[in-house]
Amino acid sequence: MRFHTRKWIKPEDLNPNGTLFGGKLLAWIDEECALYSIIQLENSKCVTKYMSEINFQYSAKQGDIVEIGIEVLKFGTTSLTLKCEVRNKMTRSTIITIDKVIMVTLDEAGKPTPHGKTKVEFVKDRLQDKA
Ligand SMILES: CC(=O)SCCNC(=O)CCNC(=O)[C@H](O)C(C)(C)COP(=O)(O)OP(=O)(O)OC[C@H]1O[C@@H](n2cnc3c(N)ncnc32)[C@H](O)[C@@H]1OP(=O)(O)O
Repeated sequence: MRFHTRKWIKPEDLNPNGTLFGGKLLAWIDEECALYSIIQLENSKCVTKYMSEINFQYSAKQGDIVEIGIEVLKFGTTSLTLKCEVRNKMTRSTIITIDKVIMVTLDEAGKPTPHGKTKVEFVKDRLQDKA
């Protein structure tokens, strides 16, 4: 799994219990999965179709640095199946895992459309291929 984005837990991210608000974390994960899919599938219309069981394992507190990791499980025809983990950057404690996130590429009419991708690509390689 590759860990991409880092987040710094600020006062506005906390719940009344003084720890990281779960809804905030889910919003970060959803955005991360969407961005990852848009870049991988080269389609700006990627939506979240499905998220499997969400397991909050550990909390985070103000001042903690967390990082969001994504792994591709499967390239489908119109979908991309991802696995996600968020962990504490310094202690490596797992905060949350989501075993399956299904993202779907849409056409202009908002219908699922084949993305034509079969493997993970890196933007730097695409740019080299074009040069
Ligand atoms: C980033 C964001 O926050 S986006 C905002 C939140 N998301 C949304 O608003 C999406 C709302 N949902 C929709 O618009 C529709 O459900 C759509 C367009 C995404 C999908 O429409 P559907 O008619 O269900 O599509 P369809 O049945 O063709 O499935 C599309 C793909 O998703 C997969 N899929 C659909 N449901 C599931 C599921 N429950 N579990 C696993 N895969 C699924 C299908 O297998 C298919 O993949 P494939 O083409 O790779 O084989």
